[in-house]
Amino acid sequence: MKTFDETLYALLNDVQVTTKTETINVADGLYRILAEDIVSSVNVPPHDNSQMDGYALHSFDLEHADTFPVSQRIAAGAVGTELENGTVARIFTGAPIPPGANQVVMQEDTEEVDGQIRIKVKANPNENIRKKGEDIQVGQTILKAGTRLRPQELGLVSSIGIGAIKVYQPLKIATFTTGDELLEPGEAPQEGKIYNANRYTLSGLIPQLGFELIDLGRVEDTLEATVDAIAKAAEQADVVMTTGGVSVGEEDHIKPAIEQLGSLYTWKVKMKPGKPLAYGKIKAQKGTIPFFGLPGNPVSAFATFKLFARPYLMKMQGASQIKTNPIWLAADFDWPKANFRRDFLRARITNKRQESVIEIYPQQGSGVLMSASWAEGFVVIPEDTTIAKGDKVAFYPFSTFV
Ligand SMILES: Nc1nc2c(c(=O)[nH]1)N[C@H]1C(S)=C(S)[C@@H](COP(=O)(O)OP(=O)(O)OC[C@H]3O[C@@H](n4cnc5c(N)ncnc54)[C@H](O)[C@@H]3O)O[C@H]1N2
Ligand code: MOO
Repeated sequence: MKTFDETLYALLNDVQVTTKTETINVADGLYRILAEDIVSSVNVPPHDNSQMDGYALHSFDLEHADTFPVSQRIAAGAVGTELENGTVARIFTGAPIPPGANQVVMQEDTEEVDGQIRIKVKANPNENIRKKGEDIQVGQTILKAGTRLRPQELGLVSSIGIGAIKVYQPLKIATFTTGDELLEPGEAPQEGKIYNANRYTLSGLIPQLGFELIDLGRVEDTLEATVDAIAKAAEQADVVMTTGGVSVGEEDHIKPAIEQLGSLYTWKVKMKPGKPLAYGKIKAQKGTIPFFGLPGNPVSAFATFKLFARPYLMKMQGASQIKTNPIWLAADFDWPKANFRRDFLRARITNKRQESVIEIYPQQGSGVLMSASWAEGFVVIPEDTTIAKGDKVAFYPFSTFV
């Protein structure tokens, strides 16, 4: 059996990063991966500007007087003129500081006296002034190729005036579910059958990462139909993914089909859930296409997607940041039985007496999908380890796998 780390390492080493790019509007860029560095040709802000609504003046004048006439008015978007000695400029938040002023007094610290402005509370030089280039400077690389664009990155790119960006084309991922026991939701229940859950979990997991889902449903359970369907899927997709049929039973056509179309490796990974995992390469006209065979148990399929397929696909999509960091918190549970497989327990954070602790779902079976729905992440119990209440454990929020 391979360890979790060996398996992930082997998979990530085998990734071929996509080269297909496209240029899109920034507004369409959410969760896409940048295919170019973004370098600024402007300063942000472009000029020293006021942080407050108030009055711009020079601190020198405050040494001689505290009441001044208003010599000009500068709104945001306008440009002032050189400030006359012994006067103030009415100024608004975001408006450029006029030459000759070196501070802004906010209007709450002033009062009007006979048409002039009295400064009640003195500001210091540079106070209430946002400096030119304080955020971004000309020539600065603000984002590197490989960055996944979150809302704040869309704003950041726009803040330097860039309207179109080069990103990687979303990977197309074709999926099947296998198993004669499966009914689709909406169908009448039947003796011996269960409803297909994995198809719908994948229909969320794949688009959630920004990939294009090609849902091929279920394939007739013969070798010919399976070979045919996978071969066709490989021509239209960048990756083919299935769930089920990767353990040792004979009722399965996925393995011989992939072997016929390319090569297949099946691994037993020292982890729970998700021991069996299949990975392979399918020969297509355009080249070889990766294949993932996730285990059929619904929690195992969910976990192996998050823990193996996600980093693989994100790397393939061009993302540079694929590692997730845990939060270390005290366990609010005991885990008295050591397992030689690494456990990924479904868990969530709860607050006890102003301290955050980790609780786990009481049933941790690979078929208990309620555990994944109840949970907010995985807590990782290393191989051959027991946990007592109060021990620090590593918690990986599901949200960090997005
Ligand atoms: N002799 C052995 N048997 C099993 C082993 C083993 O090492 N030796 N490993 C077990 C482990 S661990 C897992 S996980 C499963 C994985 O099995 P498969 O990937 O072959 O999956 P199936 O047998 O097709 O299904 C397992 C289980 O999940 C249900 N299932 C399948 N697809 C779906 C779906 N789309 N939606 C909902 N539920 C699904 C299926 O009915 C089975 O109950 O193998 C163990 N066995
Ligand atoms: O991988 Mo299996 O998930 O241990 O049931």
